[in-house]
Amino acid sequence: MLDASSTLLVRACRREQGDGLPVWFMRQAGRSLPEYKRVREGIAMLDSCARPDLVTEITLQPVRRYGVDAAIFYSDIMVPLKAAGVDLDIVPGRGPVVAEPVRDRAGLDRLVPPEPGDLSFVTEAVRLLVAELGETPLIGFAGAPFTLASYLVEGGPSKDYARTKALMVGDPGLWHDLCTRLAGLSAHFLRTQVDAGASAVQLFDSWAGSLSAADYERQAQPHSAGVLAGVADVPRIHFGVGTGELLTRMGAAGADVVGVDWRIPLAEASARIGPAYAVQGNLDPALLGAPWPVLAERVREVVRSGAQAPGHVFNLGHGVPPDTDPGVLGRVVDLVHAEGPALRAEARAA
Ligand SMILES: Cc1c2[nH]c(c1CCC(=O)O)Cc1[nH]c(c(CCC(=O)O)c1C)Cc1[nH]c(c(CCC(=O)O)c1C)Cc1[nH]c(c(C)c1CCC(=O)O)C2
Repeated sequence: MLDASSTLLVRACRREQGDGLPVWFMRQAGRSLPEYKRVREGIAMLDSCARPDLVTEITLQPVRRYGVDAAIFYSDIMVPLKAAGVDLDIVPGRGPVVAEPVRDRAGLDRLVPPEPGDLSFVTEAVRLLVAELGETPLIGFAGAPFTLASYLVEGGPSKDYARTKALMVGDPGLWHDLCTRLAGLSAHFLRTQVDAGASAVQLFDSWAGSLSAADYERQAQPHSAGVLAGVADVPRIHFGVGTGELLTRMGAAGADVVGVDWRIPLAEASARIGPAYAVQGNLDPALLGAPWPVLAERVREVVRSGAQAPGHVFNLGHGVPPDTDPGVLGRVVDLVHAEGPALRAEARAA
């Protein structure tokens, strides 16, 4: 059985890593890998998530290929909503699409509360995975209530979240009840993964950066805090895109590690949130197509900046783009492993 506390990932999350630097990538499993496309051929995304054999294989693919320091469970933030009875599909190239958007009390009542056993396929997949992973820790994850609500209310991906925000400010009672229900589903999803052997968790509030700090604090943070409180026994990473003005509040929601996108240097992010938190990030994914010497220098910059924080998990600032050359990600991992410790030591001494 893996002693998670001794892994580089968990030590970095706990701000006890020294000069070692763990690296993994959000969306490391998926369409950038030919072996993923082969396994997924003819199988719908959400169907693949319900098959423990496929989940295990797909989660392991990037670990085998890149030698990353963590696996992330292959699933989706929408999986617990499907288990709660929401009619939804994940449309390739588009994202989650909900057949009947939730915009009133009747819509909320269609969401069935979680029940023991309704995520048994998750338990089975995590158990299989942890056995196969050996020394590599597994990160479990869930979507935060605001981000989940945005898909339910809009009915799909959105640019401005106008309907979501209108409901949030126009019917705070319904918003509160909806987010409470979603928090329960996400907490159950996370708890299921941790109970089956996940060593850490990441809460994705991908679209929280669309909110003002005041609205985030009133209408989103308390619900995310409820989710994170349910898994306080493992390190908790809390991530969103465009959250520069929210980083302190995302930490205070109950995170150990605050995920940072590419818009703010990690040293600056760490200065904002203070010494009680590690940071994760934050290479701009769009730079993965740049010539290698230029990209390598950007990787080194991220490592040096992260060394100013009390803990650093190397990652991208958001997910791996589907057209990424896997060979490039492999070179990034090798560079972080080969040069990371010396770069960190140098940066910390300066
Ligand atoms: C917002 C969000 C979703 N899902 C997720 C988020 C939060 C992360 C983020 O901010 O990007 C989380 C997620 N989705 C997936 C994972 C698996 C683990 C990993 O990161 O490797 C994780 C952690 C698999 C997936 N989730 C999805 C895929 C692609 C499915 C396919 O192969 O067609 C994968 C591998 C589909 C999905 N699911 C969702 C979107 C926006 C999409 C992309 C749609 C598209 O562009 O085709 C909702």
